[in-house]
Amino acid sequence: MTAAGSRLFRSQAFIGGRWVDASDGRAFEVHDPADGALIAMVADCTPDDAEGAVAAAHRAFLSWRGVTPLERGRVLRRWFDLIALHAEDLAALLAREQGKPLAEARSEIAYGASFVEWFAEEARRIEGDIVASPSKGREILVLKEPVGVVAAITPWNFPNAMIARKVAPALAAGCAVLVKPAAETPLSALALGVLAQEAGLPQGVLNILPSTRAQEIGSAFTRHPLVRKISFTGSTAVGRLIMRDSAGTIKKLSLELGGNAPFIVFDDADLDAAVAGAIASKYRNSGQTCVCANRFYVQSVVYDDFAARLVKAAAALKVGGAFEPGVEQGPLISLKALSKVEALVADARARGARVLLGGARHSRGGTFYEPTVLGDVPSGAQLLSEEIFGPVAPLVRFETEEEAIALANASEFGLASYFYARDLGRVFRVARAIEAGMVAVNEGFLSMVEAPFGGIKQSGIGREGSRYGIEDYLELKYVRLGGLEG
Ligand SMILES: NC(=O)c1ccc[n+]([C@@H]2O[C@H](COP(=O)([O-])OP(=O)(O)OC[C@H]3O[C@@H](n4cnc5c(N)ncnc54)[C@H](O)[C@@H]3O)[C@@H](O)[C@H]2O)c1
Ligand SMILES: O=C[C@H](O)CS(=O)(=O)O
Repeated sequence: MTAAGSRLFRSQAFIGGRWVDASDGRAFEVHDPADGALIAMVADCTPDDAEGAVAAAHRAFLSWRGVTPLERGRVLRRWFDLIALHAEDLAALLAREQGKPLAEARSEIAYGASFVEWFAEEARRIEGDIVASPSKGREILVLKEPVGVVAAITPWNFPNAMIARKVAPALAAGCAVLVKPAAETPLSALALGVLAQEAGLPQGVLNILPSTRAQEIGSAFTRHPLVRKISFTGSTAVGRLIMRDSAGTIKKLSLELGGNAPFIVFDDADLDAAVAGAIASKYRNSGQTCVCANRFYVQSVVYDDFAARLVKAAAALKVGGAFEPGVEQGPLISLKALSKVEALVADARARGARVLLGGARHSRGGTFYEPTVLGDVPSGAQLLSEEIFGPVAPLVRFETEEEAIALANASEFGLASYFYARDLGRVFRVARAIEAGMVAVNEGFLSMVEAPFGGIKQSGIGREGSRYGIEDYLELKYVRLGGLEG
């Protein structure tokens, strides 16, 4: 099925409950990364469109915040049911525009839907407090109220889930939302808009503005006084710009940024489990996730065994297009992304790293890259301090637990981290010592709606999902009640 063949396919922006062209009539191309085929022309929204969308969202917010949490939850539940009903269609659109294997696209749709389901339930559990007053005849109330108009800016690597992870709690809290998806992958966002409209979301509560003019649209959001919060997911470099530009109007910020996850294999690890976890955390989405293992630290005594097993498992990964049966690794998103991976591998090799597997463009051509394992990567190699965002596993030996922790923490990032060990004392020591927002122990996958997702240091601010995730879309209001004396 072509993208345009889907009932959920839209090429226009979704603003104020209407499907519209960009105000200057321009449109941009969307391509299938597997073969570069043109799959859509999509409205290229302008700053004027953003201004109009903010006005529509603010009008909608003033009534949406008055809808009871019970009813807001029911609208979200209907949205979830429609997403579930159209999961295959959504997965096909996603795989077509982002390139990930269809099986991974299906998993992403389920993951994104889980946030809509979860916050449909959480809407009814937004509770304030009545605090014990220090004086008679007076009460202290703490109310939780929606932040207001939220601008969500999202990346291309999870074009469904990163939107659902923001929009669901925002709507549950009573906010209205503007979404600017990545220009590489707008179709998934627009398809969610189709289903939100069918679920009965009032006009203007959700607005979706595809655009190649990211900086201009971002500025329109960060500078607008009616936009009270920016929820950004993307690179740390752009997150810094968003943070800087939001200062003028003191916006609330949620920043889900870059990662550089350590993956530590101790001498008491279950090596089969460690290899399975390494494959899961390194090669998912061809290494293009923020929580991918980015550097592998392996205790010397098990290094050769682990390296050999990882090479064997990575060599077995089937590389191909999203819709080919059994494919486990797709293309990178662009030639620019491919060139970055090539440069990082070349730098490591120039410094003395050994290629144990892959290390070159895949014979498929295009933006496909071979599943790669590099051995004995020397300190100072760029890919140990930068996010690789490709299917490359750099291995480094270590001797002691203290050394492994120091290596893991020697990064300005602190998003995800992984380690394999079976000694209980070690598990608690290392889990507490690692500087990260998320620590997976004897697991290669940690993303689920029940848990608070997010990072520390330069990996971001705030958490998404879990019972904590809705707090970022709420403000506290303290009400002091006097004159209540009998
Ligand atoms: N922490 C997380 O939850 C998480 C999740 C997914 C991706 N990421 C990170 O995102 C990055 C990959 O995604 P990407 O390449 O789309 O990131 P990116 O920062 O280039 O783009 C992210 C979004 O910001 C927009 N953007 C780009 N420049 C902008 C500007 N000057 N002003 C306003 N908006 C701008 C883009 O159009 C896109 O919609 C990686 O660093 C990855 O780690 C983090
Ligand atoms: O790329 C970042 C995503 O948050 C990864 S996950 O879908 O949450 O695992």
